[in-house]
Order: sequence, then C-alpha cells, then structure tokens
Amino acid sequence: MAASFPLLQLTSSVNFCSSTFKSSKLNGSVKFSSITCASTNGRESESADNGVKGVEQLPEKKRRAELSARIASGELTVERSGFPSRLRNGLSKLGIPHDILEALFNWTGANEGYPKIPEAKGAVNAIRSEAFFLPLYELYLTYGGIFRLTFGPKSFLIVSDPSMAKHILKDNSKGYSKGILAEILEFVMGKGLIPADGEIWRVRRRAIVPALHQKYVAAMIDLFGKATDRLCKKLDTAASEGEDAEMESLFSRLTLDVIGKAVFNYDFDSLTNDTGIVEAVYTVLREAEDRSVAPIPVWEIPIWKDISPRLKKVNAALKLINDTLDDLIAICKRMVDEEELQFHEEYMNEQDPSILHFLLASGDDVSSKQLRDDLMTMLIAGHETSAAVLTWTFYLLSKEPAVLSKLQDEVDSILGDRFPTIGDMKKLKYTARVINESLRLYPQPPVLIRRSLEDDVLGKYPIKRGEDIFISVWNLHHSPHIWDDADKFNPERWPLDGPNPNETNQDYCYLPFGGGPRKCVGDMFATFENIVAVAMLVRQFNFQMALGAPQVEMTTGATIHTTNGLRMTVTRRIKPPIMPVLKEDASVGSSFNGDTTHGNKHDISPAHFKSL
Ligand code: HEM
Repeated sequence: MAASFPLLQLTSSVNFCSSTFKSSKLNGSVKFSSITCASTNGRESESADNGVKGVEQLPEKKRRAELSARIASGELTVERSGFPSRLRNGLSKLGIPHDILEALFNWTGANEGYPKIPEAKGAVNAIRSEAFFLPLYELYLTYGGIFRLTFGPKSFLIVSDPSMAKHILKDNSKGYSKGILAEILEFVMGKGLIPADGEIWRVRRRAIVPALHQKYVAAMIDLFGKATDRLCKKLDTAASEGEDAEMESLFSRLTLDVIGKAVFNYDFDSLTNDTGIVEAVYTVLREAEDRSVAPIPVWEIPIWKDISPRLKKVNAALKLINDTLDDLIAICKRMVDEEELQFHEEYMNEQDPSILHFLLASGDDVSSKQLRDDLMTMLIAGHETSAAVLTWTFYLLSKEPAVLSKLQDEVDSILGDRFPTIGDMKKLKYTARVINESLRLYPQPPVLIRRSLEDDVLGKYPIKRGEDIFISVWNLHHSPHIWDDADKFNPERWPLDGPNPNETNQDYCYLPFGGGPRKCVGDMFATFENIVAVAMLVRQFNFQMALGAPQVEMTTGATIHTTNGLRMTVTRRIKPPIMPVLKEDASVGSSFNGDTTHGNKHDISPAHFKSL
C-alpha cells in the first residue's frame, strides 16, 4: 500500500533527498556498467539543492547526534508559561465559582486539569536533510509515545505507542479518517480503497476483499514464479557478462509485472520493455510522491494546471492509464458475458484469474470511475510496497552472509530445482522470517496517516476533532523499549515454531500490514509474492554490494526508497547437493493464525491458509 507523508508540505526547504536521488540515479544507470531498465522508474533529473546536498554529505551519525543535542538543549521544546494555571488561581481567589472556571477553561482549551501532550516545535533545519521518520525517531526517544509537532499554525500528533496505535486503528477506528492522505491521493486514486472513508470505503472493501480468496492467492503463486523467473534470466545474463544489477529498479519492475496481471490481467512486461504505459505508471507514481512533499499545492492553481509542462505530462499519463483501464474493463466484461461459469464464493476464471474479472463476474454494482479508482489503488498499493520489501531484504542479506547462507540451505532443501507451489509457503519458514524481519526494520509505509473525526482520548491525553495524526510504524518497529537489539537484522528473533508475527500476536508493537478494519487486503498475496521471489533468487544467485556502489541510504516517498539505488554484483551459485526436506511443523502454517477480526467475514484471513 502507499502512504505519503505530507508533513513536509509545511516548509519550502524540505524536498530534501529526492533531488539528489533523482539526478544521481539517472546518472547511475549510465555511468555504471549495470543492468537496469532504460527508464528510472519515472524519477527525473532536477536541479539539485546544493544546500541540501551539503547537509546530506554529513555522516549520518553526526547529524543524528546534532539533532539529539538540539532536542536535549530544549531548543525544540515548547515551554509552557503556566499562565492559564496562574490566571485560574487568581480568579479563584477572587471568588469565581469552580463550575464557572471549569466551563471557561474547558471552552478556551486552557484547562490544565488534563495532562498536556508533550510538544516539539518544527525543526525544519534538522529534518530537511534526511528521511522524515529519522528525526521523528529521535524526538520519540525524547518525548515518548505521543507528542505534538508544531510548524507555524499547523500541528501534528506523532504516535509511537502500541496501545494508542491499537486504539486508533482498531478499537475506535470509526473515529478516524485518512485525512491528508485522501487529499493528496485524490488525483490518482479518487475514492479507491486506500483514501476512501465512510460508506464508500465500507461498500468497496466488502466488494474487493472476497476477490482475494484462497484459490486466487494459490493461483498467484504460479504467476509470482513465472515473473521471478524472467528476472532470474535477466540476472543470469548480467552474471555471464560481468555486469552489476540495479536491484531496486528491477524489483520495481518485477512487482509491476506481477500486480498488473494479478489485478487486471495486463502484462506490463516491464522487465523487458519500456512501453509508454510503463512510463505513464511511473510518472503518476512519482507525482503522488512529490505532491506529498511539495511546499505549495501548485497543481491546484487553475492556470498553472494548463501551462505547467510537468502537470501536462502527469495528466497525459493519467489519461493513458485510464484509457487502458477502460479498454481492459471492456475486454473483461465481454469475457464475463461470454463465459458460462457460475459465480460462487471461490469463483475464478482460469484464463484470467484477475481481481477485475472476479469483480465483474460478481455483478458488483459499481460505476466505471469507481472501478478504475479501485484498480489504480491496488496497482499502486501492491507495487511499490512489495518492491521496497524486496529491495531492503536483499540489502540486509548482503550485510549478513550467514543469514543468506542459512536461507539458501532452506530453499535448497525445500525447493530443489522446481518452481515454488502453494504447499511450499508454509515450509519455507526461515524465508518467511527473513521477510518478517525485513518488514520490521523497513516498514512500508513507515507511517500511517489518520485524522480524528471526533474528540477522543489517547492514553491519558484528550485530543480534539480534526487532529492530523501520524502513527510511526518506524518508531514502533525500532523502539529500544520493545525490541532487544532493535537495529539488528536478526530473523532468529522470530522462532521458527512460533506463529507468524502480526499486529495481533505482537500486541500492536509490529504493524507490517497495519491493523483493524483497514488492514491491508493484500497481506497474504504480498507475503507469498515475497517468499517466492526471495526463494527463487537466492537459490540461483549470490548477492553482494557492487564494488564502488554508492552508499545505501534512505529517502522517503510512499515507501522507503534508497537515495542512489541498490547496485549489486550477482553471481551464479554453485549449488550443493540437495538436502533432505526439513521436518515440517506448525510454524508458517500457524503463522497465519492471527487476527481474523480485522475485516468483514470475507477477509482473507489467516485461517484460510491453515490447511494448505
Ligand atoms: C509487502 C507488501 C505490502 C505491504 C507492506 C502493505 C502494507 C499495507 C499497510 C500498512 C496498509 C494499511 C494502511 C493504513 O492503515 O493506512 C495497507 C492497506 C492496503 N493495502 Fe497493502 N501492503 C502490501 C501489499 C499490498 C498488495 C499486494 C495489495 C493488493 C493486492 C494491497 C492493497 C492494499 C489496500 C487496498 C489497502 C487499503 C485497505 C483499506 O483501507 O481498507 N497491499 N497495506
């Protein structure tokens, strides 16, 4: 899924890492002899902000230490004058009755009977140079599980406390909307499932979730295998020719190919070709990310809309995608009209098992605009997230050869040389743990965005209607109060014979797919997609950071990207003899024994997979 972080709309100087990223990444594909795809996933060269560049060159540790020192010095802390309490005492001494004082101070919001949420002032200079969630982490260590970040007239609540996260996402989910996120994504997702709220969301969720039923996800394993095989062939060529591979870009293309087929039966074939439609998808994706960090919403200025070459390009890209989706919907409608299959709970057309086909065959009463919005939402939700998970998993593996080798042992013994099947999903336990751990260290997206629809209480703090809230999954997943060696990549922290970690069994300390009624609808799909890709790739190749590759650092878009790509040297493995299959136990099977209450009864619940 995608979620952007519009916090940085509040300052004009914060389009930080992206400019460096854009130009260097473009250069990267030319300068290095590396295999990648001709385009750069829609990222275009822009003039670099030299000031920002300068800051970026500071070593990470030094920057973080500087920020910590500024927080400790109180520079970012809003001092309370204590004036309301002095005024109240004074009025009380003058004989004003308690009830009147209560009403007056409640009304003015100055009642100090309640604890005040710790407050941090906007630290624009501190956060301009890095992915926004890193300074939020430093602030979390100082201020705790909830604090207010104020930028001029705007303020945001940053929540990093598991029980508050659970309250917002699950226990009182009806009291919160998607807020700013919906506003930013409107141009591309309309009222699709991610931005939608209220009745539209309820109706669309109820229509879409059943489409991802057990038989469908099982059928997708084959698709994941074929798409990954195409990537393996590409890497094999690179290995023969001694070329490095830009893995971030390749993973982006792998997951685009998968999600196009899975959602609306369209073969982008982006691993092989750079067609206009692939370019259009990336243009729109980058626009969504750029809007989330833009200082001024220029796209709303009427004349600008018509004259800006960039907006013209975005609109042309959107038109191409919408036209393509309309064609696909029309083709699919014809197929559904001609087929004789009876619709039932696990309905699936073998030639076209896509979600679109299911929705049309179900007789779903939906406008074509809404259908397009939903398809577009799933395309984006399922593409960037999985690509980011694979990117960071391979980065982590390159740092821990012992984990890679243990992973390869498991894959050799379970898969041998064949394609993965649905039955393998519960056997590839260590592979699943590697992905669980990668999602802990690099949650996609790193924050979840909400807005309170009514007054509420978070922990001991009352909050008002209309508060913009960022639940920092990054902070939860990196908290030293929750995890031993929080920053260490340690798949062993998740026992192989334990349940698959999820928000329920980890009590909202671990939120890889969100939680509550708005939990990801594609969690099982994505988990299996990642297991298949990781297993097939490590079976055939060893991966190391390429010699002279740029340092891997993070920047933020909808998900966590690298600043300069992930340039790896890929070498063919000389495989050891195939080992006997490991003893099977409950691990990954029970792994999906989690919360089944997060959606309606048709949710793709863990229970569906118990018997696989
Ligand atoms: C590893 C890959 C993925 C990750 C990490 C991921 C993560 C998430 C998260 C954290 C949310 C909750 C957002 C929130 O509460 O604000 C979410 C929602 C969503 N995801 Fe995923 N996702 C992934 C893959 C997918 C795939 C493959 C699909 C589609 C097939 C998908 C479709 C959606 C949709 C439609 C929602 C919105 C659900 C709703 O609001 O009712 N995601 N995802």
